[in-house]
Amino acid sequence: MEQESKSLPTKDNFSEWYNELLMMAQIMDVRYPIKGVYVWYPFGFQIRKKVYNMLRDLMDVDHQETYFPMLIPKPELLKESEHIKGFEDEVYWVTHGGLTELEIPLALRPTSETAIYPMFKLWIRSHADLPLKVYQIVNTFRYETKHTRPLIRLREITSFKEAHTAHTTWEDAEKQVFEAMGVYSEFFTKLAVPFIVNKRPEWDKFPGADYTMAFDTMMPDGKSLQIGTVHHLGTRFAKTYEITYEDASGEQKLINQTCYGISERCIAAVIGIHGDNKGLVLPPNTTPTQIVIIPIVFKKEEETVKEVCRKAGSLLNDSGIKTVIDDADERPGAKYYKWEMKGVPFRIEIGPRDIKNNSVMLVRRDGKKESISMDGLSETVRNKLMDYQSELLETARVSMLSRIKECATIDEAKEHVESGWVKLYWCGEESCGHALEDAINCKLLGTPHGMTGAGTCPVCGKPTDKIIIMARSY
Ligand SMILES: Nc1ncnc2c1ncn2[C@@H]1O[C@H](COS(=O)(=O)NC(=O)[C@@H](N)CS)[C@@H](O)[C@H]1O
Ligand SMILES: [Zn+2]
Repeated sequence: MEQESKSLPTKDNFSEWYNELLMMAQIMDVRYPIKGVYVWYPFGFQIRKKVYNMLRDLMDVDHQETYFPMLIPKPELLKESEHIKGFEDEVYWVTHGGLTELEIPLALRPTSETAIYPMFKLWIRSHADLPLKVYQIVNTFRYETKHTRPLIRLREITSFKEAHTAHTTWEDAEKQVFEAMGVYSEFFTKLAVPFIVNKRPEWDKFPGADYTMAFDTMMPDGKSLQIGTVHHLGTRFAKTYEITYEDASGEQKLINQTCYGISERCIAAVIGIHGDNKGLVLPPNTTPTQIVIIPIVFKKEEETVKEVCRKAGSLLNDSGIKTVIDDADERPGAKYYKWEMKGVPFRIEIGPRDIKNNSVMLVRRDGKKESISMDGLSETVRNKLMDYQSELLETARVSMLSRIKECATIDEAKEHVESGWVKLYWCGEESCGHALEDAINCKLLGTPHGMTGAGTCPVCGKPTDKIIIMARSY
């Protein structure tokens, strides 16, 4: 798949840079003829596979993977009034089977509560069946009316990991909420993506939930991206779908539930946060190619150099370091450009001088260059990869935190929200919350988990310990 050789815009024009990079690095092809629906290039799909294998490994510790139908009968979807209020203008409908009009229109799942919970009713009988923890990684459909964007806001969400759990008590479900937050923290840390967990305000929680904990990260343009959410559903869906279990004393009790979701936005975060003006910068955990070996050949010693490159390549691959050798008949500079665009963490240059010194030249994606010995090559390279992985996370975390500013007045907040996140105090009154959103023209992301302070609400002046984060958001 040849790309016309366009040049990548600089990253300070984030939106242009992001869109162009997805095409030039062959992540997602945006030319599919339906708005908000995109095609994974094979290279992008390899990254998705690495990322979602990490997510599966984390979920498989104590969840069972499963699969529920994409089609949901209209009466089931409409059952939960709160839930449907949140989704009715986003649902795609199937109305025909061939030429036959369907008696009951079928929804394409926007998320799967209304497909799964009628089955939970059949599966759950007694407390011995609880806790039940299932998840699926599927496509879901939402007729998004806001600006669609590949990996960020799709109408077909191609990589929707949704977990759904059932518990005996509200407290047990709350314990699951915190466990899910732990799994998400571990996952985003493996992606070198920093985040703040914000408890969403009442008016912005998941439709039908008791409360929503959201994982927000900061994109380079200062906007927040919600990269994951954990919802405590209480007994609302259990009441609607009459899902009860027989407790130890033989009484019928409503189950308590949670659900939590992650989509391909996690990949948008990796690309957006770490990329630079040369292209992708992929953390070692997320890339199909961790090392590319480039032979520096001069006519007379071509064979020797290629032999040493092959040896180094198999050494690294045998020790689990994903390595390719680029021995195409092309000048090294063109190769550097190509692999930097693909975000490969390190390249190894091997030429006659390196062979004489029994060393190789290790060049990190950010340009850091050092000659390392061939002896113990795998060990050295593995450590360099791990150092790089943690440096990428640390740099991104420091950058994000440095752009969150505590503001004392609305004017100060209005000024700062153009380039970062605003930290303010809030009395907790919905009217004050909306007044702040209107005055600063951004979203109230919520109260950061575990953070309190002492201040006054800028709208009503009431003293409060409730801190909030506000930001322009995707
Ligand atoms: N249109 C979209 N495109 C890409 N990702 C999306 C889109 N809509 C939501 N997401 C992502 O999917 C996550 C889960 O979606 S959600 O509505 O918050 N929660 C649920 O659907 C619950 N059933 C948990 S699985 C969100 O946190 C967000 O990161
Ligand atoms: Zn107030």
